[in-house]
This record gives sequence, C-alpha cells and structure tokens, in this order.
Amino acid sequence: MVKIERKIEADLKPSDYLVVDDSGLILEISSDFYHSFSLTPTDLKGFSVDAIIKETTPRPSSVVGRKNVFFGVINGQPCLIRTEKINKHTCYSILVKNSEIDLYEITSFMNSINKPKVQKKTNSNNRYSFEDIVGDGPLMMQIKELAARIATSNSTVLLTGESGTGKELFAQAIHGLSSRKDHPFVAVNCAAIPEDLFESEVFGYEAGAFSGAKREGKPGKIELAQNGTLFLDEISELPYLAQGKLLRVLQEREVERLGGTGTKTVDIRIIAATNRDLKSLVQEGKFRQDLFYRLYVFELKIPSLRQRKEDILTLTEHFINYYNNLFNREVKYIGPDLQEWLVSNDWPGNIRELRAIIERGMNIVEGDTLMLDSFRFTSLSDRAEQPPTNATSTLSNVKSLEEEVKKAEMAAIQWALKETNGDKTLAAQRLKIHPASLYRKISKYKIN
Ligand SMILES: Nc1ncnc2c1ncn2[C@@H]1O[C@H](COP(=O)(O)OP(=O)(O)OP(=O)(O)O)[C@@H](O)[C@H]1O
Repeated sequence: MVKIERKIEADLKPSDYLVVDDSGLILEISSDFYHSFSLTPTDLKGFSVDAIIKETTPRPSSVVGRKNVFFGVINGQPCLIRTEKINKHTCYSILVKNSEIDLYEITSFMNSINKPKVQKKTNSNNRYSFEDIVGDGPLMMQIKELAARIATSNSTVLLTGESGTGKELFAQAIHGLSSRKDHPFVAVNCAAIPEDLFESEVFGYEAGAFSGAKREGKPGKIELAQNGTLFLDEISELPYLAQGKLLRVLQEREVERLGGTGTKTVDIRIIAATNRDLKSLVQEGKFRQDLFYRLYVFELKIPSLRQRKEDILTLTEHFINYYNNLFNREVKYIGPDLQEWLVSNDWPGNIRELRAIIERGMNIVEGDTLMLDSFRFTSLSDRAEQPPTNATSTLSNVKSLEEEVKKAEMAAIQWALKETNGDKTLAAQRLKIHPASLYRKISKYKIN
C-alpha cells in the first residue's frame, strides 16, 4: 500500500489528460494522452468521455474544486484516474497506468480509499471483492494478482483447488473487477441440483415443456446471467447430457430452453470451479473432453491452507474479529498453545474448516484470549468423531435392512449438519462422502 501511495506522489504532474464539458463531451486532449493509449485524434474529438474511459470502480460525483480518484480502463489499459471539476468543465488526468503498477495493487488501493462505499456495495450485492480474500503470504499474493489480471478479460476461467479453499470467493471477486460487475453474478452448484431438474433450472423451459411446468415458462440460470457471469460450481457433477448443452452455449453463445423451438443469444462469462481432477474424469469418460478444453482456457489453482501456512494466523484473526462482532465478544489474543495447534494442523477442509473451528471456540470463549482450552467442550484432536448411534435401533425391533440403513443414514446426516451449523460441504467431508451424494440424500430423505 505504501508503495502505491509513493508512486502517486511521484506522478502528481500528469501529462496525460482530457477535459470534458458539463454534458461529458470531450473538449480537449493532451498529445501525451493520444500517445499513451495508442489513439489517433479522430478517435476522440466530440465523443462522450464514457466511450473512452470505462470505469471499474464507481466514479465519484465531482464537486467544484475537489479532486477525486477512480479506477478505469482506457483502450484496454487499466489506470488510476483523477477528476477535478473546474467551473463547468471536468479534467480527467491519468495518475498511474497499468504498465507502471500492477492491477491488484491499484484495486486494493482504490478499495482502501473508497472503503465505506466499497463495503456498502459488497454488502448490498452480498459479493466478495479481492479485499475480502484474506491472506498476504507470497503464494496468495501471486494468485490474487493473477486473478485480478484475468478479471478484466472476458475469458472462461477454471478455478481448481480443494474444497473450502475459497474458489467461490475468487469467482465473485473476478466478477466484481470485470466490466460485467454491474450485471448479475449467478451461481449454480452443479452438485446440488437433482439431475432430472438440472436442464430446466439451468437452460430454462418454455410453456408446457413438462407436466408441472409454469404456464408462462421460466428462464434458466444462463439467461438470468445475461451480460454478467455464470459461476458453475462443482462442474464435475454436471450431468453428461447437460455437458453437451453447455458446450453449445459456450461455442455458439446461444441457449435453447427445454421444449423450445428457437434459440436465444446470450452474452455471459463462465467461471467454473472444481475440487476434482477433471483431466482424470475425461480419461474415465465421465466428463466430455471437448467441454473440458472449452473450460480450460485459464486455470487458476487455489492453494490449500496447508500449502500456505503463513496465512493461518492472519485468517484466524480475521475470523476472530468477525465473530467478535457477531457474538459480541472481545477476544484480542490467540493463546500460544492454540497458535501452535492451528499452524501444525493439516486442515483437510481448508478455510471452511478453520472458520468453523474458530466459530466454535468463539461461542464458548471467556475473556480476551482464545486458547486451546476454549475448545474443551469440543473435540479438536479427534476429527473423526462418530455420529451418535441410533438408540432406538435394537435388534428386537429391526424392521428391514433397507429401513435400518435409511434410519442410520438420516441420523448421521442430521448429526453432521448439526455439527457443521448446516454447512453441507463441511458435513459431506465429515461423513466422508461427496457433496453431490449428500445433496441427493438430503433431498431423498427430505431433511431440512
Ligand atoms: N481467503 C479467504 N479469506 C476469507 N475467507 C475465506 C477465504 N477463503 C475462503 N474463505 C471462507 O471459507 C469458506 C469456503 O469458501 P468457498 O465456498 O469460496 O470455498 P470453495 O473452494 O468454493 O469450496 P467448495 O469447493 O467446497 O465449493 C467461506 O465461508 C469463505 O467465506
């Protein structure tokens, strides 16, 4: 952060500028501006400033005499831009260009100076930005920078990494930094939608497509993501038939509703995520190779928590602060024994697991220090806690094996959901089954 502030100080005498009138039409442009952005004079004269500068952080409303800063893209080049209102005219001067500073730093800087605004926006959309992705170890900084760079392109992104590493967070942050940020971010968990409903949910359906269909038909998630981003989580669980249909959407940029006769053009960016090895699934014939290559344009590998142990205590502090606010606690310190345990643990459930453990401790902690002892009522060391046995199942009242298996499965699922505060991915990890299988069982047994 210090680095960027110094950089701006050094660049406070911009030679790249343009001046617009009160309706936003360009009046004057410096010759350096043309040169810097590889534009010719005929490109700009009389144009609206919005045709030249695409803003990616909200442009502040200028007050006479006041200087404001925002982040925008000019002819494909991200830059930090200052606006100053002089009488009825506004001067846009370029403070820093992408070639001079990296995109992630610019965005972090903008987010930090626009904190209240960005925070409000994040909350109102319930979306995460790169600022919310905690972790400043070298590995994480490298991934965040890479992600910020590809955010501005329109390419398909495949996020890979173990469960709970933050893939969805990255998907949201990439969307939030892209030119599609003011359009929808639609997330689809391919494991959570039952196979027979998948096509109607994702591709939509026309009136009377099947019995029980809405009379007026229904747009699918793809149409709902128009001009925005479609996030396909757990893409490995996409039913095989739907894989073919999705491929068509990616190739032709068209979607056909179930029971429909025509197609609709769609403009969406796809971000897919998986915690499985898609290449092996292709080899096993479970995932279409052609679709795999369409998705594999840009792979972003999100590291596991054990690969970036340097972030564990920062993340712990972050979650402690979060639960301090939520539970009205005043924890300020992490006991040395707990620190040691946190750092030496392997975290198979990654950040989702760390968060759940801190939440448990914060529920019962007393005083200002979270210690290993704060977890005395929960079993930290014994990760393979077993669900309670079904006490009503005694040999004398066994009905049928099928019935007993069902009861045992229901009890185990209810137990795991309770233990993980309803977090289905974590519950699936506890039960050592795939999340898709857990979702199917929850729906089969109608568990709330
Ligand atoms: N770097 C991070 N900073 C703060 N919170 C994080 C970070 N990474 C993950 N989390 C939190 O951890 C949880 C899991 O994150 P997320 O759902 O994005 O993981 P995922 O990789 O998509 O998991 P899955 O593969 O199971 O869908 C969420 O509560 C998220 O807010």
